[in-house]
Amino acid sequence: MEKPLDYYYNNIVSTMVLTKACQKHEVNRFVFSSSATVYGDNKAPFTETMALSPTTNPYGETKAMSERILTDIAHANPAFSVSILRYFNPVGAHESGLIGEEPNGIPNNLMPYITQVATGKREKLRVFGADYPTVDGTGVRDYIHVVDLAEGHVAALENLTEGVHVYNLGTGKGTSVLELVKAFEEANDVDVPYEIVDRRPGDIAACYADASKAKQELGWTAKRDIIAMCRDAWRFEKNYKE
Ligand SMILES: O=c1ccn([C@@H]2O[C@H](COP(=O)(O)OP(=O)(O)O[C@H]3O[C@H](CO)[C@@H](O)[C@H](O)[C@H]3O)[C@@H](O)[C@H]2O)c(=O)[nH]1
Repeated sequence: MEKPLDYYYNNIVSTMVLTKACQKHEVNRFVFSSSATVYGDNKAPFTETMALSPTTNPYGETKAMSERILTDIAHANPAFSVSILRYFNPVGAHESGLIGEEPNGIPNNLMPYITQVATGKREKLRVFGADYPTVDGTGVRDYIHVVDLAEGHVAALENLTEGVHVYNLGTGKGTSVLELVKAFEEANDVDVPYEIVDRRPGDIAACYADASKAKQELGWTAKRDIIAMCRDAWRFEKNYKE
């Protein structure tokens, strides 16, 4: 479902309010949840040093602006340290099956849509485009287990030194929409019917990380594979419904 523009621009307001509060209370260590979407329509794999292309959606623009605000604050105030974490595509749920995502209304993102098709709540998945220059024509993304992502934050905080640091939090592996559907079916022994429809505006063909900087500087890498992501997403979905 389309969200109004001011929904996204609240991201910038939050960044400004939070950084102001941090400065007032002399909190000088900041970890920022950014997004791979700041890379725009660059060619994957995305590295932290590459120039950012214009973003392809308003959400991405607010993340890019927030990164600039934090960088300026750090330059103006040498005591302020910030770790900017560029998330790739977080999916899955906590292994306990107790913490996961339950989007309001029709899910925008692929994994929650797949889980709802698998339960029968939605009839079939609509695959947005099969004519991209990718392995099977469908969009390729770097899916990362949410628990790996959480561990990346702990590593970033523990290793935070002065200045501005930017890290990709991804696995470095690309998975197409149809590959994810197949992995989900195999991991959980369920069917996920789908149909191919037109491309979704604002989507790019392929987005995956060069994840080497986080490994070198933070000692962090994503450990959980695509099967674990599918299994944990499904466990939460079933628990949540029961
Ligand atoms: O019903 C659906 C939903 C998605 N897709 C495709 O699945 C892929 C992944 O889409 P989605 O799960 O919506 O993620 P992205 O559009 O890649 O965006 C996610 O990943 C970005 C980082 O790369 C974040 O900034 C965003 O917040 C987050 O939603 C894309 O190729 C989509 O075209 C479908 O085919 N059908």
